[in-house]
Amino acid sequence: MTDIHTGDPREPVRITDTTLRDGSHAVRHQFTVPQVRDTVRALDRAGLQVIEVTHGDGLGGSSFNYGFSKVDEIELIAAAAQEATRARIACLLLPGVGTVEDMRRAADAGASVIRIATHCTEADVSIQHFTVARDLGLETVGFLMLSHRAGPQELARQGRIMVDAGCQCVYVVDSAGALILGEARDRVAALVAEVSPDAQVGYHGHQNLSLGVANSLLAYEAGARQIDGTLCALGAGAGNSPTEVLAAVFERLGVPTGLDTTAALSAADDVVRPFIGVPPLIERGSIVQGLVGVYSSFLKHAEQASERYGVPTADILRRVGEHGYVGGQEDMIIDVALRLRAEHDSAGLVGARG
Ligand SMILES: CC[C@H](O)CC(=O)C(=O)O
Ligand SMILES: [Mn+2]
Repeated sequence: MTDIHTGDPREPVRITDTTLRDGSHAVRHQFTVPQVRDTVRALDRAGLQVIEVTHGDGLGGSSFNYGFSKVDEIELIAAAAQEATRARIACLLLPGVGTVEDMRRAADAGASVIRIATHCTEADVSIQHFTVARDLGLETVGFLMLSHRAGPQELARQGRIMVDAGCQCVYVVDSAGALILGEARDRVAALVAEVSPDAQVGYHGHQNLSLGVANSLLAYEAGARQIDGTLCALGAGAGNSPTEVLAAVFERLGVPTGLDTTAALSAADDVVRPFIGVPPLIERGSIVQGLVGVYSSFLKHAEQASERYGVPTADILRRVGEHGYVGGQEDMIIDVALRLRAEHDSAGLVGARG
């Protein structure tokens, strides 16, 4: 395929679909085996090479803190591996949430790609996991989460730690959907400069400020060769860059993805949309997440706390942003909601007295 403007050949990009992992946040980890089978079949037909299937918070995420899965993720991974004829199954692992033993069980169930995620300044906690993954013969990807919280040079330094440990592609992960155009491009470019040709660079976007696709295109232009999407944007916060839109846009630009856009549209509209009900929305709560840089997966937790303690979701998220909480600190959302409740109550009392 060639550049639509210059006629020059374009380098291919690999789209990884994470509907069945990031999308798990949006359905509160309630995926069923038939939903997984149908989605994998449709993605496989559309030409996706990698399909991620795991609890939203990665292997071992099913818990009181993150939310219990309806079906054990190993069962879902095995079902996905049975359905895929060409696509490979990936799993996410956050060291500390999942263990190397979870990684082994996922590999035994049929996963062949492992994506190891750390906070963007803590790549060193992934070293052991990359070593084991390579020993198991898995393809390896590193996720630098909340990438807006580190500048391009720091991200590049962290990426180098992952690559030296055995990571084959380091992702800029815009967990909060907070990066705006050049901010995404510059982070990818710095990583490419640091890790290429030892490893590839990837980009994982969220739609909180409606920029997931635009940032993904800039990431490609800056050298990213792996890009994430989800069908119908199903994912945390306002959701992810929609896989079907990435397919259409890259097709239009003449960038080879190996995807059949018509089949990707069918996977989204005929398979996933009917079972998800209301898709993730770009609305007050998720926009505030992008604005103040809060982890997208905190949205459902904040909504739950809002309902329970009677304080607005967006207020909770703003306060969480001020505190700079990171993944794993979901319990602090409840703390914030309780404090806001107390502040509202005392303001009400003062008002009544005054
Ligand atoms: C909790 C893991 C997280 O959802 C990983 C991810 O997709 C992100 O940080 O955006
Ligand atoms: Mn995500």
